Amino acid sequence: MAELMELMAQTNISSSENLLAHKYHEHDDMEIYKNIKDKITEFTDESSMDREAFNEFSYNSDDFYNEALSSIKGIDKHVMECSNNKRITKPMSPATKIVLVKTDEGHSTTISEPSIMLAEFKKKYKNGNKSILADYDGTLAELEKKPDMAIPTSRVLSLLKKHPEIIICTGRSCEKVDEWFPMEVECYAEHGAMHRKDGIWDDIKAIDKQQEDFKTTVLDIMNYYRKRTPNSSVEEKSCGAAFHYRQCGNIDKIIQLMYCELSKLGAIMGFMVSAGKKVVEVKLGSKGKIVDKINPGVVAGDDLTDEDMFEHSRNITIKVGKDDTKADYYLQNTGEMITLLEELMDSSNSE
Ligand SMILES: O=P(O)(O)OC[C@H]1O[C@H](O[C@H]2O[C@H](CO)[C@@H](O)[C@H](O)[C@H]2O)[C@H](O)[C@@H](O)[C@@H]1O
Repeated sequence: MAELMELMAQTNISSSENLLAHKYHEHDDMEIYKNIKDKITEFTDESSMDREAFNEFSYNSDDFYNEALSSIKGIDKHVMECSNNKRITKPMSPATKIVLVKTDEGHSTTISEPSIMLAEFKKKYKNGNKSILADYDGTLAELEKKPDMAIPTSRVLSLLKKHPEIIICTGRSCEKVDEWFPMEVECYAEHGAMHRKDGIWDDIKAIDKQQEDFKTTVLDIMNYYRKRTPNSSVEEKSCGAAFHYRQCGNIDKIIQLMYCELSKLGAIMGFMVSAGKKVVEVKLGSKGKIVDKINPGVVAGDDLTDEDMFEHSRNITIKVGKDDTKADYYLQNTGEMITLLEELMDSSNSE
């Protein structure tokens, strides 16, 4: 790291203008870039991508993906290593379905998969810790084409306002949380890097100069890809950023490239990279750590970052969606999740 900093210091680039970011500007100094690239390769012990070859191809070219990939040795291996870095202790397996509606027989006999009836589930909740840590996108709100479209419904807002035991734990920015959720709702934002209680934010991961530098670099890289990928977008947060590609068709290879590039930088600069639903995110927070800290009675989520919460939970875990998960239970969609929360709140209030 010291060597890399020294190399950066040898240039005329000011400290706020990171060298790696500079590479993405028009007037690149290829020699400097090569030195930096070699350093990154050395740090990550893995062959780096050939950016010059990469640049020769247009995103509109049919050959682009294959050619660009063939110029990058070991990319698949690296992507696998990136995913293997995740701590895996609980296995990913099918979860038990929570049955919200009565079947004809009044119980689960017509359901072929493992299931638990609502009444039984409510008892389980009543006997434990009442706090609920809920993810937002994909859990309390349907996924939408564009991030700004997923505005909370009045049903969700009224649930949250009435029941302070429900705490939001989202990847959204503090700004978006302030815009969408009333001040009385307790929220963890930016994947647990920021916390708002009684309308006041406390910065769990204090933002310092180095983090500002990493954000500039990350935004440069994401914008590099955005400019070349029609319909993609970049979402800036206080201490992170997200590259969205929901409306881009199949660009998995491009995403792999960007993921690898960001991961290498993350290893040096100290940020995390995660892949979610049609999004690549750079973050400082960890939802798992929030679960360790507050030990909620129920954790609810739908995405990969939520698997981190399920992994850390000692209590009830529920996933929206039927894919293999570390959660114990699952519900089919966000509508079912909201209904379950309403039912749980009603029954605990009627005690
Ligand atoms: O932790 P979450 O509350 O689940 O937030 C995760 C990310 O969600 C948002 O992106 C996702 O939802 C969008 C709106 O439905 C959708 O267009 C996008 O494809 C999804 O990835 C949000 O924009 C990110 O900032 C959150 O980190």
